[in-house]
Amino acid sequence: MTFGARYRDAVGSRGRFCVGVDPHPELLTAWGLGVDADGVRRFADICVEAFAGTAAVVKPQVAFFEPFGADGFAVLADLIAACRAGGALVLADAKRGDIGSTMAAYASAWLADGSPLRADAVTVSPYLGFGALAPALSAARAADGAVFTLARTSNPDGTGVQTARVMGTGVTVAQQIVDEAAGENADGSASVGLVVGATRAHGLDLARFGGPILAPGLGAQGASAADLPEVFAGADTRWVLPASSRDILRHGPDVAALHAAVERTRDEVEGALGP
Ligand SMILES: O=c1ccn([C@@H]2O[C@H](COP(=O)(O)O)[C@@H](O)[C@H]2O)c(=O)[nH]1
Repeated sequence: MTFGARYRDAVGSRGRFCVGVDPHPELLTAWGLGVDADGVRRFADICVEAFAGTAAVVKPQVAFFEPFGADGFAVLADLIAACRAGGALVLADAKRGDIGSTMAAYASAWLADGSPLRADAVTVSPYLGFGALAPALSAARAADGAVFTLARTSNPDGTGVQTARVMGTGVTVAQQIVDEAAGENADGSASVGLVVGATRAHGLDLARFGGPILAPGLGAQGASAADLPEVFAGADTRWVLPASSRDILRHGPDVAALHAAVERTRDEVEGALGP
């Protein structure tokens, strides 16, 4: 089953929403946990209980596991496996980007069967050139997984580089990424996704893009479900996947409250985006 088919099944049964697992030190403390590997493990276990059976997509932010070294990666590996076993798709937010030969190694870490960190998809950065992502794209297709490439990020700092015009073409850097990603999805696999923030008008033409569009920025970064129809006007909203981390996680450590926060936000998103 292609990633596109698996994605459509997941959002068809669970709704369009991606919950982030971002064990910020402040959240660990607020949940009464230590800012250490044991604290992160307990945090991850609570998230698995609350999200694995509910959310279509769970997105662990790898950066918050890395400070704990091998122990942090062991927690991340267990979290990924448990969420996948619970029926959620796991998008590892690792934002990897390098020359092609190194991208192949990143892809095998996050997408190859047998890897301890095997997820369904991984975020990548195209700023060493979209072509440098080719080995990761091939690996994603082979694994029925996906890479989600940054295009127009949710933070204001990205605007300068992402809206710069590509020499000799007149299109923006972000639009060129969208167009190259759309070309990769012409086979119908939807194995290339985009990251387009929900926080502002992005100025992109997404009409021909046939793959998932991760839209971070709900809640803590100021976007709301009500903003989505305008921000994603012109896109096929069946592919839009709004995401939130801190605004959900602030309801922890109570599992029922976390679970309810996901359901509430998912219902708001579904109501706003329509069928
Ligand atoms: O453009 C982007 C790409 C990725 N992110 C990541 O999503 C979450 C957002 O967390 P919130 O707590 O909901 O703000 C975080 O892991 C970011 O690294 C993004 O925000 N914007």
